[in-house]
Amino acid sequence: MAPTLAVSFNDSSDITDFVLNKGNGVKVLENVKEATHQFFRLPAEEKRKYLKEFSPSNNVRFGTSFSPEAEKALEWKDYLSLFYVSEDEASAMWPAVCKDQVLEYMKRSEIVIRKLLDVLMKNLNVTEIDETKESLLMGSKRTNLNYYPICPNPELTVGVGRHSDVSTLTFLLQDDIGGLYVRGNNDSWIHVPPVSGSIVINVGDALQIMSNGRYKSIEHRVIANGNSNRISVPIFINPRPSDKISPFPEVLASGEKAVYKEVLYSDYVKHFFRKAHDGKKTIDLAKI
Ligand SMILES: O=C(O)CCC(=O)C(=O)O
Ligand SMILES: [Fe+2]
Repeated sequence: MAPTLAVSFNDSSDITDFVLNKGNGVKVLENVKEATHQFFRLPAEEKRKYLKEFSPSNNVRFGTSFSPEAEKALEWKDYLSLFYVSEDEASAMWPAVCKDQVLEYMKRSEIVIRKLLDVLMKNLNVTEIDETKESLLMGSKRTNLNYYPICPNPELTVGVGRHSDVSTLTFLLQDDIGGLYVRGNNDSWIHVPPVSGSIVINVGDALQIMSNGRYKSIEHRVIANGNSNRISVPIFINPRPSDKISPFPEVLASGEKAVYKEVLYSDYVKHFFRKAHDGKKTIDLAKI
């Protein structure tokens, strides 16, 4: 499948509400971008409270780069990662400067994600998203606030190295700086230009596995920038950590051979974080 997918919606009112400000959608995007700046503007000692060794919750993590222990060179990025457990947990544990804005942004994204997954599943002969499928497709969510500071030597490093996300889908908001690239044909990289009021949706590895490779996760990267700070706010829509993921029976019903075996999702994620970013190699873990 091509990196971009054209889908038509029968009833797209929820989408246009989000995208076209009818339901105040653009404001929600602006608010979460501003909240991201607010968080990264906090004094260093405030942000440090959320470092792995100090954070009051496993679900709130401030850090630098991707997998520092595994990397030869660090990526030029700081992040705050927020794993969603419940509204109450988020209210108690997430930093006050951004929790309301992130919760509202997540709530709005859900409408779009559900519609999109409905269409994507129908195309795989999955006619109903029951409770089990709902868990597999969107049972857990993680929102990252990414901050890419100005880099004095952008040619010597990267913002984020080339990788695909381990999600089902990633709902990604970027600011107006630019620098995100997706993999095109013949080893080319295609710039994803910032479009005000819009979001980018990426297919992740979990969906590639569950669709038996009919939907392919998109390899992407972010370059470092010598002139401007940049922010982005991805929501990773994931299976639950305890879910076992494998190609859906509906996809294999007509005799198609499974390309991927069953993997425990938390094992898959651990495998991803054990190594530095390196293209789409993570998915080899699930290959038969
Ligand atoms: O900053 C971006 O546009 C993309 C970030 C990204 O790929 C990620 O956080 O996985
Ligand atoms: Fe990514």
